Amino acid sequence: MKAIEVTNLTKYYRKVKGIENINFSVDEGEIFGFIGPNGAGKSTAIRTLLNFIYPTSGGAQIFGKDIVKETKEIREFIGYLPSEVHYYDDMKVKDLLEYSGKFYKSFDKDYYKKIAHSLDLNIERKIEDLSFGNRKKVGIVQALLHKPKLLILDEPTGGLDPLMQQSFFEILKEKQKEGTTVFFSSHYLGEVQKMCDRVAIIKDGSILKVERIEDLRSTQFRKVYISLASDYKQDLTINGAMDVKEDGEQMQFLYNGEARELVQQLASFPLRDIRIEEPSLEEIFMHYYEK
Ligand SMILES: Nc1ncnc2c1ncn2[C@@H]1O[C@H](COP(=O)(O)OP(=O)(O)OP(=O)(O)O)[C@@H](O)[C@H]1O
Repeated sequence: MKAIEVTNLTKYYRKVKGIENINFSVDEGEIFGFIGPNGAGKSTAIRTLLNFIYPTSGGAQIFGKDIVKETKEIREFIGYLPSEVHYYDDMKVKDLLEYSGKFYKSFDKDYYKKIAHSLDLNIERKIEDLSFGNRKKVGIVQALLHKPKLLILDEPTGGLDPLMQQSFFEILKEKQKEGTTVFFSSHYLGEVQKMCDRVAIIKDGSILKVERIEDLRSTQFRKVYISLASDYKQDLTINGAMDVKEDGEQMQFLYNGEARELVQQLASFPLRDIRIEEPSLEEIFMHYYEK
């Protein structure tokens, strides 16, 4: 059974498109990234999965259960971290977390204290005295305290300093070892690259691609830098070159195709220097976004 199975999921806010006909599935136990620029539809997809808003058409199942009809059952085994967390400021962290925990059968006080401790969160403090980053940590503990088998995280690391991000990622990896499935949205490519097994790239409400992180890195994309002899004044066109940038005698581009063909084309130009690198994921993604 899939942890998440999304079929032709569509959400319009009256006439405004949120997401349209999106399809993907997440395997049990995987860490799945959902990446796209602002306004791409990430939060819309997540809020639909959680049944905070209704699909306009299409649907989805979470561990075989329908997101609209069986939302109560689904809530028991999902942990959710919203992109922004709001709390009653007057409460102590401890009281808030214990109150939230009571809604779940599997709540265990020692367990939530352990997570809070690993994130260096003082549960005796009042929420109003916490920094943004510490409030985020409260949200993280809240999402984890009932040992959910699926974690849905909407831009989870915003506001966390790099060390905290590190401990947060360690917790996620630990959870994955225990069999938890993690679905998280982000527009930070670095963290997706570090954490995820697979990633769906979303833009303008549609999924552009679902790929294994490894495969994304090993696509035939190459980043090519060349410098030409200074007396070379003709225009230079290379078949298969994308995102071409020229600066005097220097030129750089992304190349997607056969290495042999690239070398054959380049052989006819007066090259002074050449460097071929693997592009960063960022560059590969930018290419998808620009399409
Ligand atoms: N409540 C709403 N009413 C009307 N339009 C909305 C609403 N929520 C989102 N939208 C629109 O739906 C589209 C997708 O937005 P969404 O918030 O899902 O994107 P996102 O990828 O989560 O972006 P971000 O990274 O900025 O949170 C955008 O065009 C947005 O303006």
